Amino acid sequence: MIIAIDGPAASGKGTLGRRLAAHFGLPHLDTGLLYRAVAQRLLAAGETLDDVAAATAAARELDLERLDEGALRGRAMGEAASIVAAMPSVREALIALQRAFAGQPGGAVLDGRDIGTVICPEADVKLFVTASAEERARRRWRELVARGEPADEAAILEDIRRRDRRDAERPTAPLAVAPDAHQLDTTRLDADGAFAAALGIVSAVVASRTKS
Ligand SMILES: Nc1ncnc2c1ncn2[C@@H]1O[C@H](COP(=O)(O)OP(=O)(O)O)[C@@H](O)[C@H]1O
Ligand SMILES: Nc1ccn([C@@H]2O[C@H](COP(=O)(O)OP(=O)(O)O)[C@@H](O)[C@H]2O)c(=O)n1
Repeated sequence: MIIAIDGPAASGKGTLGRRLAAHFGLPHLDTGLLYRAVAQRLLAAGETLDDVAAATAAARELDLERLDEGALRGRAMGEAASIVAAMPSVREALIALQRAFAGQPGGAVLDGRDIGTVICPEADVKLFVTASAEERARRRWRELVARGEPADEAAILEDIRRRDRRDAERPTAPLAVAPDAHQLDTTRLDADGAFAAALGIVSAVVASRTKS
């Protein structure tokens, strides 16, 4: 079974992806880490974020086994990731790796922005997870404070709005709801409530397939 989870920044995609993967015994890929890693490689090499050739080369060299999630999670890397993620050649370079992950025997859970629309249009279940921008900023603020990263909630809200706009307005693989996605608004749900709702959706799809 392939579960595709998409949604805007800090909506809870990764948290849901991890929990659904654990529940169903599937591998999980947070695809945002790939774009974050491309940006990090560029910056580490002293390149600028608008260098398409360098970004594409960095994307082609990515190795899933060597992603250092701790180093990629910070606020600056989210912003930088959305800049390189708007480059069609960077996205193209990352498609095969994501599809190979999804194609593992038994399936997988992937979360990102274009999983249900571009990477796995044939996914068994598609979730589009949302929450109000204010609630998402609060969640990201709590996360950054817990990481020991200085954070200002108003600035994070600005970041999130700017990044959502960039992700939704880019011409290639924009953040968009797949026509067959189940939308889940988690604004008023805690992480357990969101997981219960997501599990309900996935279980209903699994049950309907078993019957037919
Ligand atoms: N339903 C929820 N209620 C409150 N906090 C949540 C919820 N879902 C996730 N979080 C927290 O919000 C932050 C962002 O969640 P994450 O899963 O990383 O989102 P995304 O992958 O969409 O960026 C994390 O610190 C996570 O623990
Ligand atoms: N499948 C994906 C995943 C992420 N991204 C880009 O990578 C950036 C960082 O993604 P992320 O999922 O780590 O960000 P958060 O939602 O965790 O803040 C996003 O703002 C997108 O620009 C993408 O374009 N396509």
